[in-house]
Amino acid sequence: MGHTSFHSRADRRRSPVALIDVEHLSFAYDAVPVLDDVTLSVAPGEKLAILGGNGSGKTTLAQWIAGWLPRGTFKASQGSVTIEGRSWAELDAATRAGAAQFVGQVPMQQLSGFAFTVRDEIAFGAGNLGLPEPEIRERVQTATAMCNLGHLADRDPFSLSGGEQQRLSIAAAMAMRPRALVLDEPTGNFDPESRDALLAQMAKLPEELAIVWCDVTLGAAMAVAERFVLLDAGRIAYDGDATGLLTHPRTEQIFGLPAVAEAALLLQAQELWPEGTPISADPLKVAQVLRPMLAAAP
Ligand SMILES: Nc1ncnc2c1ncn2[C@@H]1O[C@H](COP(=O)(O)OP(=O)(O)OP(=O)(O)O)[C@@H](O)[C@H]1O
Repeated sequence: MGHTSFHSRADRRRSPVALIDVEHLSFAYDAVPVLDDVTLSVAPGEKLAILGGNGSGKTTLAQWIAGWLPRGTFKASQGSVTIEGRSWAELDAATRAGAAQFVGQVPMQQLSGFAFTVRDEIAFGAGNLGLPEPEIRERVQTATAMCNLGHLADRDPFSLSGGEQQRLSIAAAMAMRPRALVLDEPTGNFDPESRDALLAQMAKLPEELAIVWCDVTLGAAMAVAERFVLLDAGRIAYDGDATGLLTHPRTEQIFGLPAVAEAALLLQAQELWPEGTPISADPLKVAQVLRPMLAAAP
């Protein structure tokens, strides 16, 4: 799969103080319950994946983590979300922007509409923070390089393809230098080459930046994250390492055995899969899935 891995960082010392704390959060859109008693904390610099099927509540949880919903009209029916112990509602807009940035699935919705070029779009949010010009320029340069947008810097943001706009949204969020970057299916409309390019860039992000990567597929998340949360009908079904995720029965049901087997093979190639651990309780099914995959391997 050609992924870059963060797993080598898994033993990095973590601050005992959480950056973002979600405690017993339950939430409903009108009468439809979406999150059910979710407790989860994100440490500074932690690389966390939130995985689950369509409608499991990933986007909603990601927005709560990034402080989006408390700004709207919706209220939690139970529980709280705090950043360094403070409620999002207590923080002013600039502090919130510096704490966490959310990049959604529809990149065009995130363009400011005020920038004529990609370069200006990346500078827009950072400019709103009132930073000195040289600092803005430096941030724009770094984010542009990181998201491989140099050749598009003079283009009209609205003329970019979907995948390019997604990279632009990520660059604009990074230029805000948040402590947490919350990405909702960031490679959803990427071709494999763009996906691997973004994953390679992700590996170069500052260690202290927390990443929350939400996805409906396993592959990219396996390359980025060191901790995996499985969301199932608004509840946390699993929270732990990659091996535990891939051997969890709901993972196989939600993502399918071929995806689980592929992810396990990836970990095995990195010597991160514990020897003798079966990926599924059903060895016959595993043999059926793995035989053609192994035969196709170079
Ligand atoms: N604004 C809204 N009003 C009413 N219901 C909503 C709203 N947004 C989401 N929902 C519902 O909440 C549930 C969870 O949606 P959410 O977008 O959080 O899931 P998801 O796991 O991100 O899904 P996907 O993988 O399809 O993006 C779904 O049943 C969805 O229909």
